[in-house]
Amino acid sequence: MGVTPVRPDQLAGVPLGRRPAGPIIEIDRVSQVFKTSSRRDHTALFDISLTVEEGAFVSILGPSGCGKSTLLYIVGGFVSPTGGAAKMKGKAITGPGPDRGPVFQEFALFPWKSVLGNVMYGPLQQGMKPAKAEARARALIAMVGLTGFEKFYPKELSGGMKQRVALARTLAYGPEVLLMDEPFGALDAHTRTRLQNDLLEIWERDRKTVLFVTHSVEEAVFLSDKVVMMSRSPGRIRQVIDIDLPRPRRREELLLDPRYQKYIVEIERLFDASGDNELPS
Ligand SMILES: Nc1ncnc2c1ncn2[C@@H]1O[C@H](COP(=O)(O)OP(=O)(O)OP(=O)(O)O)[C@@H](O)[C@H]1O
Repeated sequence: MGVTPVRPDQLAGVPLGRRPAGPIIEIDRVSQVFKTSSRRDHTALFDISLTVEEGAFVSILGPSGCGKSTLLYIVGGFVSPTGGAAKMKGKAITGPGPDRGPVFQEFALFPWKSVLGNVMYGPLQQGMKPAKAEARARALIAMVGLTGFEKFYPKELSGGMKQRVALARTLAYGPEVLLMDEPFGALDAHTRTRLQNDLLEIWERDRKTVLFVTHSVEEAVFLSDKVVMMSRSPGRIRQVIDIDLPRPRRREELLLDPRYQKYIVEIERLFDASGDNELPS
């Protein structure tokens, strides 16, 4: 993904409110070798280089075990790569930070806190006054469509609602980049479609950079500006595909758009050739 740096003098004429694109995440020749108990060293990622532009929605797609989550964990600062480096705004990533918000299944909601308590947690941790944190949390809860559920506890919510709370909780920290690891993978098809629509609507409002891991070609094409297709054994980038479809995107319109269908067919072909049937090394 090539990025052209923007000089201040090039900004004249850029409409107000639109940020110029520039790299926000740079992954430079990253490799990850895991030591495992049952086998010898396992190369989960090999020589991965990728630049993500600020405000872009980028999906990482690939067969099971190709290292998608590992790559996201490296950008999140939860795993430090055994080779190469990852940078956020030009600075080496050395650990997690509030600038990168994870929406991972592993980071479950606090079961002992209500929806409001879960979403307020981040701002309170960051030292925000309770009244302000509550107002922020309520606004985010409304944004993810859960007004009226503020007092509910996670066990009283459906899977889709929990995902919405998880998204609001992460957004409450005010991250510049959202890291989403198959956030809709466990949901039924209908809920998944609804959440995809909602996520796009939220994203189209404030255009945070999103790195989104998925197994679904259709989901990746529908949401993304770019799809990073990986292959495995070891995990590499096979191809980066620009999704040149107009925004805002409406599913009903896209389903009738031959360009959308063409992206899906082409990427499915790539997927089939990316080693889903190979045994891991
Ligand atoms: N902590 C670890 N120790 C050892 N091996 C690991 C570790 N984490 C991941 N792996 C291995 O690295 C490879 C990539 O794993 P990863 O979870 O990143 O893949 P993935 O593409 O996200 O898979 P999936 O789509 O099934 O979630 C797998 O073979 C996995 O077994």
